[in-house]
Amino acid sequence: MTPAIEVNNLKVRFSGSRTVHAVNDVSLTVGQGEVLGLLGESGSGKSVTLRALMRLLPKRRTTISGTVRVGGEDVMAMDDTALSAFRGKAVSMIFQEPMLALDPVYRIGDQIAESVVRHEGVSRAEGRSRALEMLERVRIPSPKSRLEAYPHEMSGGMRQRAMIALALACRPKVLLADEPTTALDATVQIQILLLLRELQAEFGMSMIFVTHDIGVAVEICDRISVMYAGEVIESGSLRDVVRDARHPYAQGLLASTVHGNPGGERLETIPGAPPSLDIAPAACSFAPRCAHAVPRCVEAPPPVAHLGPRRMARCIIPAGEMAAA
Ligand SMILES: Nc1ncnc2c1ncn2[C@@H]1O[C@H](COP(=O)(O)OP(=O)(O)OP(=O)(O)O)[C@@H](O)[C@H]1O
Repeated sequence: MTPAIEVNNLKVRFSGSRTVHAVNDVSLTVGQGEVLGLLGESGSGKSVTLRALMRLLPKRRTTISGTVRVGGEDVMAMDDTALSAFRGKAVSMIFQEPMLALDPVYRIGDQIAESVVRHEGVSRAEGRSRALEMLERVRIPSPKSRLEAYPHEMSGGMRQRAMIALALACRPKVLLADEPTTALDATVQIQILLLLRELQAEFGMSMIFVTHDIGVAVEICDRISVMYAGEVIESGSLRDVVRDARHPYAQGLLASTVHGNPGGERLETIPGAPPSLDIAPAACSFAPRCAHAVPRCVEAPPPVAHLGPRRMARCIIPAGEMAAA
Protein backbone atom coordinates (compact mmCIF):
# COMPACT_ATOMS: atom_id res chain seq x y z
CA MET A 1 0.00 0.00 0.00
CA THR A 2 1.28 3.52 -0.82
CA PRO A 3 2.41 5.21 2.40
CA ALA A 4 0.35 8.25 3.40
CA ILE A 5 3.51 10.34 3.72
CA GLU A 6 6.96 9.63 2.35
CA VAL A 7 9.82 12.07 2.91
CA ASN A 8 13.24 11.33 1.51
CA ASN A 9 16.46 13.22 2.20
CA LEU A 10 14.70 16.48 3.04
CA LYS A 11 17.07 19.40 3.58
CA VAL A 12 16.05 22.95 4.46
CA ARG A 13 18.50 25.81 4.72
CA PHE A 14 17.69 29.42 5.52
CA SER A 15 20.13 32.06 4.37
CA GLY A 16 19.82 35.61 5.61
CA SER A 17 21.94 37.55 8.06
CA ARG A 18 23.02 34.07 9.17
CA THR A 19 22.74 30.63 7.59
CA VAL A 20 20.65 28.01 9.38
CA HIS A 21 20.79 24.35 8.34
CA ALA A 22 17.43 23.66 9.95
CA VAL A 23 16.67 20.23 8.46
CA ASN A 24 19.46 17.87 7.42
CA ASP A 25 18.67 14.81 5.35
CA VAL A 26 15.43 13.82 7.04
CA SER A 27 13.59 10.73 5.79
CA LEU A 28 10.23 9.64 7.23
CA THR A 29 7.48 7.24 6.26
CA VAL A 30 3.97 7.35 7.71
CA GLY A 31 1.64 4.47 6.87
CA GLN A 32 -2.09 4.81 6.22
CA GLY A 33 -3.90 5.49 9.48
CA GLU A 34 -0.65 5.75 11.43
CA VAL A 35 0.37 8.49 13.90
CA LEU A 36 4.04 9.44 13.86
CA GLY A 37 5.40 11.56 16.70
CA LEU A 38 8.23 13.93 15.84
CA LEU A 39 9.97 14.39 19.16
CA GLY A 40 12.83 16.71 20.04
CA GLU A 41 13.83 19.78 21.96
CA SER A 42 13.31 23.36 20.83
CA GLY A 43 15.14 24.24 17.62
CA SER A 44 15.66 20.62 16.48
CA GLY A 45 13.80 21.24 13.20
CA LYS A 46 10.40 19.68 13.93
CA SER A 47 8.23 22.60 12.82
CA VAL A 48 10.34 23.36 9.77
CA THR A 49 10.02 19.70 8.67
CA LEU A 50 6.24 19.87 9.10
CA ARG A 51 5.91 23.15 7.22
CA ALA A 52 8.07 21.83 4.39
CA LEU A 53 5.54 19.02 3.91
CA MET A 54 2.85 21.60 3.16
CA ARG A 55 5.25 23.95 1.35
CA LEU A 56 4.49 26.59 3.99
CA LEU A 57 8.05 27.90 4.34
CA PRO A 58 8.96 31.40 3.16
CA LYS A 59 10.07 31.33 -0.49
CA ARG A 60 12.79 33.94 -0.17
CA ARG A 61 16.15 32.83 1.19
CA THR A 62 14.99 29.26 1.74
CA THR A 63 16.62 26.34 -0.06
CA ILE A 64 14.73 23.05 0.02
CA SER A 65 15.79 19.74 -1.49
CA GLY A 66 14.61 16.16 -1.22
CA THR A 67 11.30 14.54 -2.06
CA VAL A 68 7.97 14.74 -0.27
CA ARG A 69 5.05 12.56 -1.33
CA VAL A 70 1.67 12.78 0.33
CA GLY A 71 -0.82 10.13 -0.79
CA GLY A 72 1.61 9.35 -3.61
CA GLU A 73 1.55 12.98 -4.92
CA ASP A 74 4.83 14.81 -5.40
CA VAL A 75 4.36 17.92 -3.21
CA MET A 76 7.59 19.59 -4.37
CA ALA A 77 6.36 19.54 -7.99
CA MET A 78 2.96 21.18 -7.27
CA ASP A 79 2.21 24.62 -8.76
CA ASP A 80 0.26 27.25 -6.80
CA THR A 81 -3.14 26.02 -8.05
CA ALA A 82 -2.36 22.41 -7.13
CA LEU A 83 -1.03 23.51 -3.75
CA SER A 84 -4.12 25.46 -2.79
CA ALA A 85 -6.34 22.50 -3.70
CA PHE A 86 -4.04 20.20 -1.72
CA ARG A 87 -3.92 22.29 1.46
CA GLY A 88 -7.03 21.92 3.57
CA LYS A 89 -8.40 19.13 1.35
CA ALA A 90 -5.81 16.32 1.14
CA VAL A 91 -3.80 17.56 4.11
CA SER A 92 -4.53 19.98 6.95
CA MET A 93 -2.45 21.48 9.70
CA ILE A 94 -3.23 22.45 13.28
CA PHE A 95 -1.06 24.67 15.44
CA GLN A 96 -0.24 25.55 19.04
CA GLU A 97 -1.77 28.96 18.39
CA PRO A 98 -5.28 28.56 16.89
CA MET A 99 -5.26 32.13 15.57
CA LEU A 100 -2.70 31.02 12.97
CA ALA A 101 -5.55 29.06 11.38
CA LEU A 102 -8.66 31.02 12.37
CA ASP A 103 -9.45 34.42 10.87
CA PRO A 104 -10.36 36.92 13.63
CA VAL A 105 -12.83 38.87 11.48
CA TYR A 106 -15.07 36.00 10.35
CA ARG A 107 -17.58 33.95 12.32
CA ILE A 108 -16.50 30.36 13.01
CA GLY A 109 -19.41 28.85 11.06
CA ASP A 110 -18.65 30.98 7.99
CA GLN A 111 -14.96 30.02 8.04
CA ILE A 112 -15.69 26.31 8.11
CA ALA A 113 -18.51 26.56 5.53
CA GLU A 114 -16.30 28.63 3.20
CA SER A 115 -13.56 26.00 3.27
CA VAL A 116 -16.03 23.19 2.44
CA VAL A 117 -17.64 25.22 -0.39
CA ARG A 118 -14.22 26.08 -1.84
CA HIS A 119 -12.76 22.57 -1.72
CA GLU A 120 -15.85 20.49 -2.45
CA GLY A 121 -17.93 22.81 -4.63
CA VAL A 122 -21.03 22.18 -2.50
CA SER A 123 -23.80 24.75 -1.86
CA ARG A 124 -23.54 27.34 0.89
CA ALA A 125 -26.34 25.54 2.81
CA GLU A 126 -24.41 22.27 2.66
CA GLY A 127 -21.26 24.08 3.83
CA ARG A 128 -23.21 25.46 6.82
CA SER A 129 -24.59 22.07 7.71
CA ARG A 130 -21.08 20.53 7.57
CA ALA A 131 -19.87 23.37 9.84
CA LEU A 132 -22.54 22.52 12.40
CA GLU A 133 -21.77 18.81 12.15
CA MET A 134 -18.07 19.50 12.72
CA LEU A 135 -18.68 21.73 15.78
CA GLU A 136 -20.77 18.89 17.18
CA ARG A 137 -18.03 16.33 16.37
CA VAL A 138 -15.41 18.33 18.28
CA ARG A 139 -17.91 18.71 21.14
CA ILE A 140 -18.15 22.46 21.30
CA PRO A 141 -20.97 23.28 23.74
CA SER A 142 -24.07 24.89 22.12
CA PRO A 143 -22.72 24.28 18.60
CA LYS A 144 -25.62 26.00 16.84
CA SER A 145 -25.04 29.33 18.53
CA ARG A 146 -21.24 28.92 18.25
CA LEU A 147 -21.56 28.95 14.48
CA GLU A 148 -22.19 32.69 14.85
CA ALA A 149 -19.30 33.31 17.27
CA TYR A 150 -16.05 35.09 16.43
CA PRO A 151 -12.82 33.38 17.56
CA HIS A 152 -12.18 36.00 20.29
CA GLU A 153 -15.50 35.11 21.90
CA MET A 154 -14.26 31.60 22.70
CA SER A 155 -11.98 30.19 25.41
CA GLY A 156 -8.53 28.82 24.48
CA GLY A 157 -9.69 25.19 24.61
CA MET A 158 -12.78 25.99 22.55
CA ARG A 159 -10.73 27.86 19.93
CA GLN A 160 -8.51 24.78 19.70
CA ARG A 161 -11.61 22.66 19.05
CA ALA A 162 -12.84 25.15 16.44
CA MET A 163 -9.46 24.98 14.68
CA ILE A 164 -9.68 21.16 14.64
CA ALA A 165 -13.23 21.40 13.23
CA LEU A 166 -11.96 23.68 10.45
CA ALA A 167 -8.95 21.45 9.73
CA LEU A 168 -11.05 18.29 9.49
CA ALA A 169 -14.12 19.71 7.73
CA CYS A 170 -13.00 18.42 4.32
CA ARG A 171 -11.97 15.03 5.74
CA PRO A 172 -8.27 15.25 4.91
CA LYS A 173 -6.38 11.95 4.70
CA VAL A 174 -3.40 13.55 6.45
CA LEU A 175 -3.28 15.84 9.50
CA LEU A 176 -0.10 17.65 10.53
CA ALA A 177 -0.18 18.77 14.16
CA ASP A 178 2.39 21.24 15.49
CA GLU A 179 2.27 21.09 19.31
CA PRO A 180 -1.51 21.68 19.29
CA THR A 181 -1.92 21.11 23.02
CA THR A 182 1.25 22.69 24.44
CA ALA A 183 -0.36 25.99 25.46
CA LEU A 184 -3.33 24.36 27.21
CA ASP A 185 -3.62 23.42 30.84
CA ALA A 186 -3.25 19.72 31.68
CA THR A 187 -6.95 18.77 31.83
CA VAL A 188 -7.84 20.49 28.56
CA GLN A 189 -4.67 19.07 26.99
CA ILE A 190 -5.70 15.48 27.66
CA GLN A 191 -9.26 16.14 26.43
CA ILE A 192 -7.95 17.53 23.14
CA LEU A 193 -5.49 14.62 22.73
CA LEU A 194 -8.28 12.09 23.27
CA LEU A 195 -10.49 13.96 20.82
CA LEU A 196 -7.75 13.98 18.18
CA ARG A 197 -7.08 10.29 18.65
CA GLU A 198 -10.81 9.52 18.34
CA LEU A 199 -11.22 11.60 15.16
CA GLN A 200 -8.01 10.19 13.70
CA ALA A 201 -9.28 6.63 14.13
CA GLU A 202 -12.80 7.45 12.94
CA PHE A 203 -11.67 9.29 9.79
CA GLY A 204 -8.78 6.86 9.17
CA MET A 205 -6.35 9.77 9.01
CA SER A 206 -2.59 9.57 9.06
CA MET A 207 -0.89 12.09 11.29
CA ILE A 208 2.44 13.62 12.14
CA PHE A 209 2.34 15.02 15.65
CA VAL A 210 5.14 17.37 16.64
CA THR A 211 5.92 17.59 20.34
CA HIS A 212 8.78 18.10 22.75
CA ASP A 213 6.81 16.23 25.41
CA ILE A 214 7.19 12.44 25.56
CA GLY A 215 4.13 12.26 27.85
CA VAL A 216 2.02 13.73 25.03
CA ALA A 217 3.64 11.45 22.42
CA VAL A 218 2.79 8.38 24.54
CA GLU A 219 -0.91 9.34 24.50
CA ILE A 220 -1.29 9.66 20.76
CA CYS A 221 1.54 8.17 18.69
CA ASP A 222 2.10 4.73 17.16
CA ARG A 223 5.65 5.49 16.09
CA ILE A 224 8.32 7.99 17.09
CA SER A 225 11.12 9.74 15.24
CA VAL A 226 13.51 11.61 17.52
CA MET A 227 15.13 14.74 16.04
CA TYR A 228 18.37 16.39 17.10
CA ALA A 229 19.97 19.38 15.35
CA GLY A 230 17.86 18.94 12.22
CA GLU A 231 18.40 15.18 11.88
CA VAL A 232 16.32 12.13 12.74
CA ILE A 233 18.63 10.24 15.08
CA GLU A 234 16.32 7.38 16.03
CA SER A 235 12.97 5.97 14.83
CA GLY A 236 10.84 3.03 15.75
CA SER A 237 7.56 2.01 17.29
CA LEU A 238 6.49 4.00 20.34
CA ARG A 239 7.13 0.98 22.53
CA ASP A 240 10.63 0.30 21.18
CA VAL A 241 11.78 3.89 21.42
CA VAL A 242 10.32 4.57 24.86
CA ARG A 243 11.43 1.26 26.40
CA ASP A 244 14.64 0.62 24.56
CA ALA A 245 16.10 3.75 23.00
CA ARG A 246 19.48 3.02 21.38
CA HIS A 247 20.85 6.44 20.55
CA PRO A 248 22.56 8.11 23.53
CA TYR A 249 20.64 11.37 22.90
CA ALA A 250 17.28 9.56 22.78
CA GLN A 251 18.27 7.69 25.95
CA GLY A 252 19.16 10.99 27.63
CA LEU A 253 15.95 12.67 26.51
CA LEU A 254 13.89 9.80 27.94
CA ALA A 255 15.87 9.66 31.17
CA SER A 256 15.04 13.34 31.65
CA THR A 257 11.29 12.63 31.70
CA VAL A 258 9.03 10.76 34.07
CA HIS A 259 7.69 8.60 31.21
CA GLY A 260 11.10 7.37 30.19
CA ASN A 261 12.05 6.72 33.78
CA PRO A 262 9.18 4.76 35.30
CA GLY A 263 11.31 3.44 38.15
CA GLY A 264 11.13 6.89 39.66
CA GLU A 265 14.89 7.30 39.80
CA ARG A 266 16.27 10.81 39.88
CA LEU A 267 15.63 12.51 36.53
CA GLU A 268 18.81 13.21 34.60
CA THR A 269 19.67 16.13 32.36
CA ILE A 270 21.96 16.07 29.34
CA PRO A 271 24.96 18.35 29.95
CA GLY A 272 25.83 20.89 27.24
CA ALA A 273 23.72 22.51 24.53
CA PRO A 274 22.73 21.64 20.95
CA PRO A 275 25.19 22.75 18.26
CA SER A 276 24.91 25.88 16.17
CA LEU A 277 23.18 25.13 12.87
CA ASP A 278 25.29 27.50 10.78
CA ILE A 279 27.16 24.68 9.05
CA ALA A 280 25.78 21.40 7.75
CA PRO A 281 26.76 18.49 10.01
CA ALA A 282 29.85 16.60 8.82
CA ALA A 283 29.96 14.20 11.78
CA CYS A 284 27.73 13.21 14.70
CA SER A 285 26.05 16.42 15.93
CA PHE A 286 25.58 14.95 19.41
CA ALA A 287 29.21 13.81 19.86
CA PRO A 288 30.35 16.92 21.81
CA ARG A 289 27.72 16.11 24.48
CA CYS A 290 27.94 12.32 24.33
CA ALA A 291 29.52 10.40 27.22
CA HIS A 292 30.35 7.51 24.84
CA ALA A 293 31.92 9.51 22.00
CA VAL A 294 35.17 8.26 20.45
CA PRO A 295 37.37 10.16 17.94
CA ARG A 296 35.55 8.62 14.95
CA CYS A 297 32.30 10.31 16.08
CA VAL A 298 33.70 13.79 15.41
CA GLU A 299 35.49 12.79 12.22
CA ALA A 300 32.80 11.24 10.01
CA PRO A 301 29.00 10.99 9.78
CA PRO A 302 27.63 8.26 12.04
CA PRO A 303 26.53 4.98 10.44
CA VAL A 304 22.84 4.18 10.37
CA ALA A 305 22.05 1.09 12.43
CA HIS A 306 19.03 -0.76 11.01
CA LEU A 307 17.67 -2.43 14.11
CA GLY A 308 14.63 -4.11 12.61
CA PRO A 309 11.80 -3.33 10.22
CA ARG A 310 11.23 0.44 10.39
CA ARG A 311 13.58 0.80 13.32
CA MET A 312 16.87 2.69 13.08
CA ALA A 313 19.40 4.72 15.07
CA ARG A 314 22.16 6.93 13.71
CA CYS A 315 25.07 6.01 15.99
CA ILE A 316 28.14 3.76 16.03
CA ILE A 317 27.10 1.99 19.25
CA PRO A 318 23.91 0.30 17.98
CA ALA A 319 25.65 -0.11 14.61
CA GLY A 320 28.16 -2.34 16.42
CA GLU A 321 31.14 -0.29 15.20
CA MET A 322 32.35 0.92 18.58
CA ALA A 323 35.15 -1.62 18.84
CA ALA A 324 36.45 -0.79 15.37
CA ALA A 325 36.52 2.96 16.05
N1 LIG B 1 12.06 31.37 8.51
C1 LIG B 1 13.19 31.09 9.17
N2 LIG B 1 14.34 31.77 8.93
C2 LIG B 1 15.49 31.47 9.58
N3 LIG B 1 15.61 30.49 10.51
C3 LIG B 1 14.50 29.79 10.80
C4 LIG B 1 13.23 30.04 10.16
N4 LIG B 1 12.31 29.17 10.67
C5 LIG B 1 12.98 28.40 11.58
N5 LIG B 1 14.28 28.77 11.66
C6 LIG B 1 15.32 28.15 12.50
O1 LIG B 1 15.36 26.76 12.17
C7 LIG B 1 15.70 25.99 13.32
C8 LIG B 1 14.66 24.90 13.54
O2 LIG B 1 13.44 25.51 13.92
P1 LIG B 1 12.09 24.71 14.27
O3 LIG B 1 11.03 25.74 14.51
O4 LIG B 1 11.84 23.70 13.22
O5 LIG B 1 12.45 23.97 15.62
P2 LIG B 1 11.49 23.11 16.54
O6 LIG B 1 12.16 21.82 16.78
O7 LIG B 1 10.11 23.07 15.95
O8 LIG B 1 11.49 23.94 17.88
P3 LIG B 1 10.29 24.70 18.63
O9 LIG B 1 9.57 23.62 19.37
O10 LIG B 1 10.98 25.67 19.51
O11 LIG B 1 9.48 25.35 17.53
C9 LIG B 1 15.78 26.98 14.48
O12 LIG B 1 17.15 27.31 14.66
C10 LIG B 1 15.01 28.19 13.98
O13 LIG B 1 15.49 29.38 14.57
